[in-house]
Amino acid sequence: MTDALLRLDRVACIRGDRLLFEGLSLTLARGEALWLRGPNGAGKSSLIRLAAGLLRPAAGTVERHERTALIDEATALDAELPLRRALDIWARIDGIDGPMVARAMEAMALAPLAEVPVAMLSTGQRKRAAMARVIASAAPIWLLDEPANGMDDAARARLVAAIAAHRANGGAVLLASHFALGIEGMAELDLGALA
Ligand SMILES: Nc1ncnc2c1ncn2[C@@H]1O[C@H](COP(=O)(O)OP(=O)(O)OP(=O)(O)O)[C@@H](O)[C@H]1O
Repeated sequence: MTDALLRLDRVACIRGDRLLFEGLSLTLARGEALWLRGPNGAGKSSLIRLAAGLLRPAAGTVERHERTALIDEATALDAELPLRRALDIWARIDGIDGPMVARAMEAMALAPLAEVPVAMLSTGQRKRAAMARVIASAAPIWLLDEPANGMDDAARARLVAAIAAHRANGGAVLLASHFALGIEGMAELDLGALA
């Protein structure tokens, strides 16, 4: 019996014809967070995509024991729709009720932007919206690729609080970031050191 939500075992990743890393193993259990760090091109985004099942490992295995929610450079919200409706659509797809969406919007201070079309949101507001979608999804495994990019200090603080609450509820977080973000009790994996 294992409480691992996500497990990568001796994974290798090749992009184009370049081997980014090999023999990489990691486990994320309930309540845990792992910070993926490393220079540009080290493979942080690639590892997040492997964990999400969007990339296939060249060797090794990836096991997900729960649902995942992903934030990456694409917002994945319908640009034409007002923010609240765009989030509601994803909530329906995820089988989530309306109050969860309202709470997620509250967590990222998005209520005043509910009627603004996604396309008109600023960079930081769009990141907050993407984060609200992750929160509303109620997925136990959060895969966050540079979630704080473009966020101001207040939004970053909300992001950090959301991650803490998620972990306290038994969720796990895999975070690719150039910054530590001040998250307590987070393990680190330096992909630059594997190159
Ligand atoms: N679709 C692709 N096809 C081929 N090579 C790719 C592809 N996507 C990324 N790469 C290459 O894989 C390597 C790792 O990219 P990745 O985006 O995972 O790095 P990263 O650590 O997230 O970088 P950054 O800090 O710049 O976000 C880079 O050399 C990149 O050019």
